[in-house]
Amino acid sequence: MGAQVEPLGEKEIEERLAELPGWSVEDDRLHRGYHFPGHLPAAVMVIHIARIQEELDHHADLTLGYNRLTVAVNTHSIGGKVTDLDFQLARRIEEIAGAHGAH
Ligand SMILES: C[C@H](O)[C@H](O)[C@H]1CNC2=NC(N)=NC(=O)C2=N1
Repeated sequence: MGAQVEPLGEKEIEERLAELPGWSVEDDRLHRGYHFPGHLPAAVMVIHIARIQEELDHHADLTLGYNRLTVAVNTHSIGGKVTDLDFQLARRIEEIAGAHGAH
C-alpha cells in the first residue's frame, strides 16, 4: 500500500481536520460523535457505514447508543496510528451523515 499507510504528522493531521468539522484526534484515534432524532436512524447509519467500511476495507469502532453514534478509527496494520485511510473513511461517513439525520 506504500506511502498511503504512513502515519500522518501533526501538521498533516491539522490540515485534514480543518476540512472535517466535528472530527478530532485524541490518543491516536480519529473520532466524531453524532446525534440522531431517534434510535433507528442511528442504527441504519451503522449499517450504511459498515457497507462503506467493507468497500474501503477499513473499519472503525462504532459505538451505538440510543440516539448517539460514536465513530473512532485508526490504522491497525501500522500499530494504531492515524493515516490517510482513516481520513478517507471519515470523509465518506460525512458524505452520508446528513441523509441519516445525523448532526
Ligand atoms: C485483512 C484486512 O485488509 C485488514 O485487516 C484491514 C481491515 N480493516 C482495517 N481497519 C482498520 N481500521 N485498520 C486496519 O489496519 C485494517 N486492516
